[in-house]
Amino acid sequence: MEVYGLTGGIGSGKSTVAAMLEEYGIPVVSADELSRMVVAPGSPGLADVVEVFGPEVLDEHGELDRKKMGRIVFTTTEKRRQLEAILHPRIRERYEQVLDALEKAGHPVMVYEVPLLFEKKLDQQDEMKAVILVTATADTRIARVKDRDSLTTDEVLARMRAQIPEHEKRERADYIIHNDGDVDDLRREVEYLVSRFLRIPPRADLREASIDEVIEEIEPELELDESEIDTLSPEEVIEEPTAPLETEPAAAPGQAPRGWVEAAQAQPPAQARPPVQGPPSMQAQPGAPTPVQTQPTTRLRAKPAIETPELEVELQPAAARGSARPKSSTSGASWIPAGPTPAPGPALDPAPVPVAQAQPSAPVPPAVSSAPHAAPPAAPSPPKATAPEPGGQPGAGKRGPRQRMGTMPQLSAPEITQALGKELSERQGGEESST
Ligand SMILES: CC(C)(COP(=O)(O)OP(=O)(O)OC[C@H]1O[C@@H](n2cnc3c(N)ncnc32)[C@H](O)[C@@H]1O)[C@@H](O)C(=O)NCCC(=O)NCCS
Ligand SMILES: Nc1ncnc2c1ncn2[C@@H]1O[C@H](COP(=O)(O)OP(=O)(O)OP(=O)(O)O)[C@@H](O)[C@H]1O
Repeated sequence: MEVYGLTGGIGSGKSTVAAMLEEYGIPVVSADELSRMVVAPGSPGLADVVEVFGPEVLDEHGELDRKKMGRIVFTTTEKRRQLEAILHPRIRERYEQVLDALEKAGHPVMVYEVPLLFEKKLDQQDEMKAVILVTATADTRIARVKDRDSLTTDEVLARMRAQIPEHEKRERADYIIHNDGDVDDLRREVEYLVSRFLRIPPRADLREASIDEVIEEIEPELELDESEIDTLSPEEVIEEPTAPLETEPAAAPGQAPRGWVEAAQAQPPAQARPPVQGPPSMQAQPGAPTPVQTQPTTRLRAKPAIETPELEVELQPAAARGSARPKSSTSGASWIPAGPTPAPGPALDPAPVPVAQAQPSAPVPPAVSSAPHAAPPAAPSPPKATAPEPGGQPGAGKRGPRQRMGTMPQLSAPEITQALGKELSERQGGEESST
């Protein structure tokens, strides 16, 4: 599986870009979201945090008081290191579980959104195909974060100081998205990234595992460590509400019918230096290696979807998770099909129909229009499936509760991890608390 890193300084717009990428059906896992999961109420991670920082970092509901914690760790480096030492291995473990599940579900590409990608040298661990940087001026980022999180300028600056400088990130990135304009500008940048830099194979080509297969595969990795769980007192264990998986109505009129998949197939990006810059110029820097040449768009037809059986696991509604900040209420991302999908090979029309040939000089390949709000090329997750954002900008701003596609319920990566953890707890006799 190809993993692309997505990073950027605080407030640069990583999550906004991530939400846009998801509209193209690209699974995105967010380290920030995983970091919330590992300190969920009742978790061993939270117990360790309390042991080191004291119960005063909990709020009246027994949840981590993130604002308070932020004030502590972003003013004292030593404290930040202590918190990271507790959380980072757990985030890593979760990430690997989700990555595995995505891989087993047949996804060939995923994006890992990590604010500290360069700080933690993830780019040097030979596990990322390329690193995408979202960048904006410090003034823009400060203004956005103050607006979003009601932090003071000093508090935002303290977080910035805990991160490596922008110019250094630019030197290390493979692809740079400039986000000083408006959301439409950003969307054009993302369209360019998707069509010219990332490789998105047709979804119908994938072999997607059923949820049972995924459970079977990752079950051993999710086995709970009872010794860790026993450190929690009953008062610390707070049951989170659960609700059945929500599904989406069938495709709206005018939408691509299910089974039709259209995607721009691009070459994998070269690990090129200097980094490829996206639009507004829509061109690489002079002297920079040309970005990926887009191949003819291929249209594949799949047989009608097999009826999806009911899921046995119950999921928390996305909106009920997380804590204070709206951004935290979403899963962070990846889409994992929960039910069977059309089988590959014979299920697909064996004769792909080339529909267009990208012109090298064309700013945006035909499968992706450069028009603002154009429908993304990949059928699985069209913009209509995304919760509308304030101002009618799908994918812009904070990531709202995830919408579900058609007859094929899809789970986000963290959702599947949580759901599987819960199911395993129940199978083990319900003695353990959930992770
Ligand atoms: C201190 C905490 C509780 C504050 O929570 P809060 O909800 O206010 O912020 P949130 O987690 O959404 O992070 C917002 C942004 O702050 C920045 N940030 C977060 N943690 C760090 C860190 N350790 N170093 C530098 N910047 C950080 C990132 O840009 C991040 O995108 C939280 O950030 C945390 O647990 N940090 C430690 C875990 C971590 O390193 N997370 C980063 C992803 S690996
Ligand atoms: N081009 C843009 N125009 C206007 N607002 C934007 C733009 N890009 C992002 N924003 C807003 O700026 C804020 C920060 O964006 P976002 O949350 O995507 O950044 P981030 O890099 O994920 O932040 P963090 O590092 O804190 O997690 C959000 O409220 C978002 O809606």
